[in-house]
Amino acid sequence: MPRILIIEDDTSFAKMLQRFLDKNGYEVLLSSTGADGSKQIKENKIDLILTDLRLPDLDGIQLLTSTNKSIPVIVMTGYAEVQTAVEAMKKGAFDYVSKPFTPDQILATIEKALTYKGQAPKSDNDRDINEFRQVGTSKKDLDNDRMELEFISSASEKLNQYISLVSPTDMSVLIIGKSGAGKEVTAKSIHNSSKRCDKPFVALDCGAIPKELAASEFFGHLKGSFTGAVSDKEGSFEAANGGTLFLDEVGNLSYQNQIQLLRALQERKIKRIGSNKEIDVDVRIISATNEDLKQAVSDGDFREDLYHRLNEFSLQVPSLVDRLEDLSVLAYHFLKLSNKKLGKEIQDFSKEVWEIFRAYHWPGNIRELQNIIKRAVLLTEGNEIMEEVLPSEMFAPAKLTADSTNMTKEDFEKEQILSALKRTNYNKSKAAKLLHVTRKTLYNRIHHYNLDV
Ligand SMILES: Nc1ncnc2c1ncn2[C@@H]1O[C@H](COP(=O)(O)OP(=O)(O)OP(=O)(O)O)[C@@H](O)[C@H]1O
Repeated sequence: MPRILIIEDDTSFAKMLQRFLDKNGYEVLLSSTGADGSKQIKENKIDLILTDLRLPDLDGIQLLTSTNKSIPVIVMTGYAEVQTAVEAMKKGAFDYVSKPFTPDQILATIEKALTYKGQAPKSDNDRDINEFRQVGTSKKDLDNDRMELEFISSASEKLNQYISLVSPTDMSVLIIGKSGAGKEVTAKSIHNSSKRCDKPFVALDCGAIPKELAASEFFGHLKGSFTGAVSDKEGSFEAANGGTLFLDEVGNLSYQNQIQLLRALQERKIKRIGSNKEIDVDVRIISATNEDLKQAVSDGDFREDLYHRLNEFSLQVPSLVDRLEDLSVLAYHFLKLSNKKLGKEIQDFSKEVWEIFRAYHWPGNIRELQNIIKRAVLLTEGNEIMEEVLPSEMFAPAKLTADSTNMTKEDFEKEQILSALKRTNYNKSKAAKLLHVTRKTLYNRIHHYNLDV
């Protein structure tokens, strides 16, 4: 297990970092002064040093010049100290991270530093076991590459808690979330951790079925029961019997189909179209929606009784922008999958790509990330994914151009500058890059608007 020495005089911050790194497979020693840090370096085998730039007795740069050059050093800085951090890198620091940083930023930097030294804590194989651990028991999951990853954001931790809470019950679950955020993956996790996991999981996209065919999709039909019924067909309720039926985009069901569904749920019996025979069905229903179903109920578009039947428990799947700490776990996962699918061996993403990823608003959520990485893998010749292979819309939101809202151009530009600065933890070089302007232009505009940053 690689050993990291954290030299940081803010002890509560250091302890928090220690707990986080400890959870991620590192042994961590703490020092609150440069003198104690130097002593620990002499007395212990240290694989990596993470040091604050400003220490009570000496600064990170002095420490760098006096330590063993084979130990990689990552310097932690305040955003106003970038210049000094660059100096630290010239003196041999491996990299610097500006505070406040996100857990995935520091983890990625540490992993990179250790990889360069050939001491990465996790080989790709270990990753299969740890980060890409599959928790479901269904073999189908493996086939689909839909594995549960080890996420670190509090939003996904909360989601996982809810999943573990509701899975063992037979409650119907309504999953709410934006398109591509992972509603079906969540439904599958619930199924896989439930006592029905050995029985089928059947997904039905209610948004895609024409309303005339919905009843046949739900309940099946007998040959000849309507034009086009050329053979007997089993419906989704029967196919999912004993297991879970996932109704995606449930808000799109017509009023007539809502009544049919409600009846089946109340009676726990169905009849194939054209048949009088009743079939008992034992199905757990998980449904998903990306619209406000409550509003649809108020507007009279969705039956209230069905809404309550489906919503014995509801879960919100966070959008990707609300769980950006998970970005690197997901990105490496999709890199690995895309490499496998496209026969490539791309190792990483460039620093600029990470910056763009972190600043982007991800309207298509995890699905968009997956698609962008697949496309980038296809277009990349070298070892690393560079910003040139990212689609142009990823750069557009930050450009200094007024949009069609009624904001003045000046207001808009000011807003864009502030937002870019916020996204980059007030690092002006990074913000300038994001805005596609030079640092000098950014400084001029900050001065022009008299921004206090
Ligand atoms: N936790 C996750 N781990 C790995 N991949 C994921 C995860 N969540 C989502 N994905 C991937 O992202 C894509 C979108 O996920 P999913 O189909 O579950 O989203 P959705 O919210 O149901 O989308 P839609 O609203 O369009 O039906 C899928 O390819 C899925 O494999």
